[in-house]
Amino acid sequence: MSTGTTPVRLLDQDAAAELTTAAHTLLTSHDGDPTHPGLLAQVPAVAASLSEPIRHACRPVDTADGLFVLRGLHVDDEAIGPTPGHWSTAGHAGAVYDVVLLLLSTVMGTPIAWEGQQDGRFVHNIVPSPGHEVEQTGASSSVLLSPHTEDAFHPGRAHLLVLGCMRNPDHVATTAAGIRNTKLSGTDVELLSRPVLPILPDDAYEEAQAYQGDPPAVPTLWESEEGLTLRFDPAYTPLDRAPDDHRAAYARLEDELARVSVAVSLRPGEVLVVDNDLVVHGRVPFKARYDGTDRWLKRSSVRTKGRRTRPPAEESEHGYGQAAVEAHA
Ligand SMILES: O=C(O)CCC(=O)C(=O)O
Ligand SMILES: [Fe+2]
Repeated sequence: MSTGTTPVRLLDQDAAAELTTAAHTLLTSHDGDPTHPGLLAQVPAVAASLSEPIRHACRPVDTADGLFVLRGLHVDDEAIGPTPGHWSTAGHAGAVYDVVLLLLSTVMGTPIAWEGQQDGRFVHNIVPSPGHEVEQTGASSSVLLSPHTEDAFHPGRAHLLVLGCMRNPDHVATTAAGIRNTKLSGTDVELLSRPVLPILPDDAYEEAQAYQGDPPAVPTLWESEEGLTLRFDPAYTPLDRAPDDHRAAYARLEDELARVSVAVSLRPGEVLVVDNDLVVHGRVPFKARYDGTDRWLKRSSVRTKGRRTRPPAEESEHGYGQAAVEAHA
């Protein structure tokens, strides 16, 4: 894994102040509640009024890496209070950054939420939680969170994943590997483009895991009009059901993704944006502190219009009974 250069887009002081002021104003008129329906209803208009430098910084990813970091927001470490011990106790903690993320996400596209995840919130809190250390979810810590497409099990998954850093005192890295940086043989691409294996719902979706329908087999790679894309989550893919040649190709893909993987150690105020069709992300293992000073990210998922990066066959998938809710439907 390299810690090479990640494309950085700077928000200057004026842009940062504009965003936080807009977020404060929205919160003040909605009981300080970042999930207030009235606040959500006003987000599109406020996002549409943001200045050109902010809109420019939110333009689509424009390098083969498939990601960028927005830098320039300031996080007041005192004001955000202690890191919550679990997403369900986060309440309004760090609410201003929920709204900043909502605004940025709305400039980029449409934020989505899942009824079955984190109470249907549009901005999730990613914090290490006692008892979840070894899971393959954002709440884990002591294990490597293996590279994955976000919500890979679902045809309605996000096009963009947005991770905003509240604190990260031990410089724990998010990992990111872009499919267009890999080198794979034509035979491997062809093999992995066949729908052979399903991707099952991850441990963040209890309800979906109980779904009774047959899991659909889906392709891992897809040569879209815009270039090669992937849908990949080995931790929830029953690889032992695949023929040997398929398993071997999948292993070579895993090796290539590991080879091109970069480590992005987010600093407070930085926002990592990854294209979920081009890049798989994960996180290195770390030791949780559980003393209120733990690593804390805010996360939003975004759909963008007019993408042709998904196989048309996805449209008939059942999605394990889960539906994404669009913020501004
Ligand atoms: O903790 C991280 O850096 C990434 C966690 C993750 O996979 C996610 O939030 O989707
Ligand atoms: Fe993830």
